[in-house]
Amino acid sequence: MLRIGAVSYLNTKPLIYGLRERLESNQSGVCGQLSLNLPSRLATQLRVGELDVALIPSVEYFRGQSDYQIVSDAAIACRGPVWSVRLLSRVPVRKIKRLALDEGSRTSVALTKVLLWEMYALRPETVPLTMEQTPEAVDADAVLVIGDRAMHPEPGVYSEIWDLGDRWCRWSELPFVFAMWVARRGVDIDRLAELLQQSRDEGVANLESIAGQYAAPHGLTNEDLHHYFADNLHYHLGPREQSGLELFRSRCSHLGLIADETTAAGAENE
Ligand SMILES: C=C(O[C@@H]1C=C(C(=O)O)C=C[C@H]1O)C(=O)O
Repeated sequence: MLRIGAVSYLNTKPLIYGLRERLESNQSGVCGQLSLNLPSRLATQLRVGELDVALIPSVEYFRGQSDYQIVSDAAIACRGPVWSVRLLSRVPVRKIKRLALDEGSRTSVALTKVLLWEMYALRPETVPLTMEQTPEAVDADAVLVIGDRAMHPEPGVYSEIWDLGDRWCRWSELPFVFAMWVARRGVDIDRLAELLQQSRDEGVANLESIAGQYAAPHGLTNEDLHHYFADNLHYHLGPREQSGLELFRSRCSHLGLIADETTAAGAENE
């Protein structure tokens, strides 16, 4: 029985379309159990062996690469504005001194550090934004927030709001890859790859019905959620996404974000 973990946010619904049923019915010869969690927690669970396969933040793949294998070309990426990964700043971005970082994130934490360094040579002091805190409640000049809670920032509070997908794509002229399906080495991924690809392909073919199912409970219109799935997010790890991933790796490595920050459970609030 494979233990498989996926991101609990809306962005992942098209990737796991019908996946739980397929795993439980054992139709494809892959027997597994699907659980949902925050990206940072999935990274820790995969690292410590509580999961065999997980949709983990791309920076965590860099950190654990010798123990990991990419399972599928299904991924969470963007080729422009992503909507759900934002830097909310109370001051002009170049003046940020204290930055709060969403504890659900690992990749967007690294992406924020990379962009602030590359664009303004900034290395602000960092503090965590816990899942219980609102971005407005935290004592910081700016807040990185990801996932469903990043979609509707409080109006009138911030002087600058960056969509980090958009900023990366404009800066690099390449797509950005947030998360990938990764397995621990030694896990048999042959038939799993096919299953994940099939779930993604069917999810992408049914975006309207997925949007219809999840929009209202998240305070979104069907149109907005469909737009998010269809236009903001990109679910294929193609050659341009691979190039974006390699550039991100090299910029992270340059800042010491790969070797120095191993994925011990305590790194969650890095
Ligand atoms: C686009 C997103 O991508 C995500 C961001 C991640 C991160 O910052 O570590 C990891 C997985 C994805 O859920 C999002 O959360 O909104």
